[in-house]
Amino acid sequence: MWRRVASVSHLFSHSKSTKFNQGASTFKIWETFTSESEIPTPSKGSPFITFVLGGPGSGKGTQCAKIVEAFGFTHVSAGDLLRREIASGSAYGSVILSTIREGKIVPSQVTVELIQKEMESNDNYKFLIDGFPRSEENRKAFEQTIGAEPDVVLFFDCPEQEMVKRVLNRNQGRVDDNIDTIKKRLEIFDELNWPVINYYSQRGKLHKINAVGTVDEIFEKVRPIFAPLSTNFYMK
Ligand SMILES: Nc1ncnc2c1ncn2[C@@H]1O[C@H](COP(=O)(O)OP(=O)(O)O)[C@@H](O)[C@H]1O
Ligand SMILES: Nc1ccn([C@@H]2O[C@H](COP(=O)(O)OP(=O)(O)O)[C@@H](O)[C@H]2O)c(=O)n1
Ligand SMILES: [Mg+2]
Repeated sequence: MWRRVASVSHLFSHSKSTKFNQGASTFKIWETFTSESEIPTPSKGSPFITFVLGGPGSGKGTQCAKIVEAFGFTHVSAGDLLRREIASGSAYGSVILSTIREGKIVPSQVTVELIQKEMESNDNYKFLIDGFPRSEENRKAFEQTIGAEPDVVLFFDCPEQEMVKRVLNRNQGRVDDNIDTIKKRLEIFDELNWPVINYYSQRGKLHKINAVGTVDEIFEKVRPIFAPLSTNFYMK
């Protein structure tokens, strides 16, 4: 059985629910979402959370490494946490492994608990949560358990053909980097991730980035999103 996780809302002294409600009033229609979202002013004492979305192979992990280097975020990759859980021989390991092999989504309680532990054990307050939320269920579980909303949501938009090519060339020995699993992952992405993307678009938090080009070209589209952080006293 998956066990319930305790709330860590005490960690986050400034609840973001008020801001979230205000955000809903700045509704934007689906077709118009772009990179127009404004970065919120960070306040001392609350974490600055960025969700990083995109299909398999869209370049999330690669761009996260660049953001870490340039802006001092802590990179929390949901997939890496799940793979670490498998490697640790945890009781959930075999279930996580078969879920990943089938390209399906691991129950949210498990993933959120791993993310929560990682955030709690880190002194930094700027987090990139990579590969999460992958479904509305993931999103709601984070909101309820962590009691926080993302400040920024990045979405790396990449054609399927390019994603498949990149994943098949990734060469990291992953059990899900094969054509059969990729097809399933792309189907699941289409079915479950779009509602999440739409949700954040409507709240004016989504930054959609064309993920075709060189790594550096794409990072030059990402950089301006975080540039205001460099000039903010608390984020240094
Ligand atoms: N802009 C890019 N152009 C070509 N290959 C890329 C680019 N960005 C990342 N890659 C490569 O594609 C593969 C998938 O990238 P990765 O960052 O792991 O994506 P994701 O985390 O979204 O699955 C990796 O082998 C990576 O080196
Ligand atoms: N929020 C998440 C993230 C990953 N996963 C699982 O972990 C796999 C690998 O995720 P990942 O983020 O490392 O994959 P990439 O998009 O980086 O290729 C996914 O296909 C899911 O099976 C999940 O269940 N829930
Ligand atoms: Mg990745």
